[in-house]
Amino acid sequence: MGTVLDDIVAGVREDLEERRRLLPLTQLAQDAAQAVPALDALARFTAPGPVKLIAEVKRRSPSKGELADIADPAGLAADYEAGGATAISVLTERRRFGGSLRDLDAVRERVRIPVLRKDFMVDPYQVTEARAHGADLILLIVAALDDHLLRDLHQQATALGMAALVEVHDEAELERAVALGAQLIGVNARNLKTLEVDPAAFGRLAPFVPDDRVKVAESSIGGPADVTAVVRDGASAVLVGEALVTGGSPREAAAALIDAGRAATV
Ligand SMILES: O=C(O)c1ccccc1NCC(=O)[C@H](O)[C@H](O)COP(=O)(O)O
Repeated sequence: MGTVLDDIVAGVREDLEERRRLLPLTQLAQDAAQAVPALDALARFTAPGPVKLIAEVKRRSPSKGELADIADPAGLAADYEAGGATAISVLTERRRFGGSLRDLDAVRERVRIPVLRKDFMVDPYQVTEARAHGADLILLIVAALDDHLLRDLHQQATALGMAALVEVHDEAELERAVALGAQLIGVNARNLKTLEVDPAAFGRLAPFVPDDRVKVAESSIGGPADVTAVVRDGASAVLVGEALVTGGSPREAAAALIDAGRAATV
């Protein structure tokens, strides 16, 4: 039996083949060439200042089921931006997360900050697709990719002007991300193969992330106290979904997380 990640990737590949049939790569590449130029996401993440927040548009998830009925993803993203987010993460995976490229389009149109296409990227077509839909960043999950594909997708993203958030969960994956030269390294507290959460993962791995890379703590950040903890462990950015979509005001919740990061750095 496959892992949760294997299952998700299998569904992603099926959906991808359908889109590829409808829109061949040659046409998609033209769309990508005509898309709004990518914002320099890396510059925003390396700029001085308090912890950078990547705020996620997340409807549901394999671990938690339904999280939020998000009728207006662009409005949610605008609230995050007003609350001080540095970037918006838009889940585009359909089957398990209820996301879509329509969400990405809507968010891209509305906000002025970088937008991350958050999906399970396993094929160059998806990277071109991300750029065609205005993404400035893509997610590359080391656990889902062999070294060859990881390098190819990373190079492709860079060639298209995008940055890549390279996600790891353990020491071996971190070594691969560092060897790749990834500038944005995300430590996901959630094991995507088992869905178990290890809140100590960031603190354990962060010392092995070179200091010239951006260290991003991902998943299971439930509120300001968790931001304080990861910032003290060296995080310069956090990626947060559930706590923002299930809290009260997304704008205030985003601002509170950033305030906690600010307080933890002084
Ligand atoms: O969220 C899940 O259950 C999940 C399961 C399998 C693969 C990926 C999954 N989530 C993707 C993410 O990385 C999170 O959405 C992101 O880090 C935000 O996490 P959270 O703040 O805990 O919602």
